[in-house]
Amino acid sequence: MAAAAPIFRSSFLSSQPLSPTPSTAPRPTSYSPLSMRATATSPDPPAAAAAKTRRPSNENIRDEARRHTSSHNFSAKYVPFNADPSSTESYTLDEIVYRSRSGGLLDVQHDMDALKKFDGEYWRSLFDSRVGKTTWPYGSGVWSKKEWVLPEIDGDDIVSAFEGNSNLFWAERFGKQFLGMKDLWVKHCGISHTGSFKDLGMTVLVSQVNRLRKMNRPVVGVGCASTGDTSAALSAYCASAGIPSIVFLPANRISMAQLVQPIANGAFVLSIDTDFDGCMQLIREVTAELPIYLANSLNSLRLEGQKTAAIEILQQFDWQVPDWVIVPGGNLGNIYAFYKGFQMCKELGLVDKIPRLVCAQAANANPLYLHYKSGWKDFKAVKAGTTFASAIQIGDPVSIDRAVYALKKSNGIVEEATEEELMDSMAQADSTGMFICPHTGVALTALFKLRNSGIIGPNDRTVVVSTAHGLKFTQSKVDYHSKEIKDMACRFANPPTQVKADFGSVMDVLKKYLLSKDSKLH
Ligand SMILES: Cc1ncc(COP(=O)(O)O)c(C=O)c1O
Ligand SMILES: N[C@@H](CCOP(=O)(O)O)C(=O)O
Repeated sequence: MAAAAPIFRSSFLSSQPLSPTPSTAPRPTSYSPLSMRATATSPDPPAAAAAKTRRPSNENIRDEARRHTSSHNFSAKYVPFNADPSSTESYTLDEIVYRSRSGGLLDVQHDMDALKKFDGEYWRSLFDSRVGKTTWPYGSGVWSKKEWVLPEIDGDDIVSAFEGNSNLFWAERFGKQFLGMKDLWVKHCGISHTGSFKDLGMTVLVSQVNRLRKMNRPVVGVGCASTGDTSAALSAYCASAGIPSIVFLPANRISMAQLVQPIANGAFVLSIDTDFDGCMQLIREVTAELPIYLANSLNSLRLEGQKTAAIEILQQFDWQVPDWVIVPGGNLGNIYAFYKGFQMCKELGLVDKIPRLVCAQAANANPLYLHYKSGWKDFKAVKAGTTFASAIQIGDPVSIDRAVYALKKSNGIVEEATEEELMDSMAQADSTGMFICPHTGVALTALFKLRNSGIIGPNDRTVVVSTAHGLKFTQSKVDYHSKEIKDMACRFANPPTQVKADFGSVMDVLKKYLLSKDSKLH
């Protein structure tokens, strides 16, 4: 049992790093989740007065946070991913290491015993108390879970745009009209600082780089290979901290909106005549030779930030667990990040189960799907073909082992979407008021398929993760609505009507339109 009352003395204190009372301490008799919330929002009179006092005008929010830091015993380190329990191999997070001694992936392992000294109610209440504030750094959806992300980093080193806390949208009309579902939700991770979920991981990675540079570690710049979103996030966070960023982009394979982001943010942009997998191979070779820190999700730090989207979903449902979460997959870090976030919440007692995960791939770039269909037999990379879901045009995903692990542990499923299916799904979603990216169209296609086969039931609470903002992919929507895509019917296209500039012509087309919409006018 945790003693939570001291944390809620004032609204400011409720957001502070913990010097927590261990769970063996007696709990006040009046303790209950509701009374805790009441305490947090309606502090006693002196505390309420303190909460209203504005920080001195010569102080910024970092200075203010510095005055309030306190110590705790939480820590994290790198270990080989899915290592044998007898393994003793580990690295501090201040080491520059991306692979285990055997060449395998790494994972950030938290001191779960230290975190378990506090019960689920304690963590739920702490995280809830931080939402919607501007307290540094907890105003970020990522850093509001700092103890579970990078517990040891100093608030001064954090580079944040107050990312996260994205909308969990009730897709009422889409669910009802197209799927017969009433509990369908879209987690809009793309409505974010640089327009994709990558911000969640990049704030963590760039903050750690900031710390390493202050420690005089050999990091001259930060680099990534990208299909457009990682590079946008990397360049924005680096620009914010004044750190050089270098991005390797596959020439002519990313959208104009994505390309202009690192250019505008001052990154060193290399447009390379290869695909993403080729760029990934090159950046791995280059970061092994030069003092450039690797920012792709091969670097397990990124996933610590991305996992907070899963925690946020639970939080937004008031800690009730959805039945399904559907995530589009490319390099396959994110599906594992979701699993890890859900699993930590279960292990630390915030919830009692995890949702079933679905990973959705474009049929033109589907190595995970093929692996799943083969019964997880030998994995084979593929040559990824062109897809409108260009950010997941990846044939040799670096996190394949992480994804397989996450799917096996969550009784997960892998689905795929053809180009026509993903574009139709995107158009249908947009027709109900969303404006999603093609990757989210891939995830929605998976949902259509699993609903049609009855695997997902009409009353199942289902979350589709939307990974990027639709505004980054307007050309695909223009092509679709102009019906300019070869061999695609574009069934839900809504092209503009050309009309002469005279009253009669405008009236004619409007009457025809209104009649088609309302049978009472016939
Ligand atoms: C918009 C978008 N959606 C989905 C993904 C897939 O994420 P992951 O590579 O973690 O599987 C990516 C990047 O790969 C992306 O940029
Ligand atoms: N979609 C990604 C591909 C690289 O993924 P990462 O998570 O390993 O950085 C991108 O936008 O570049």
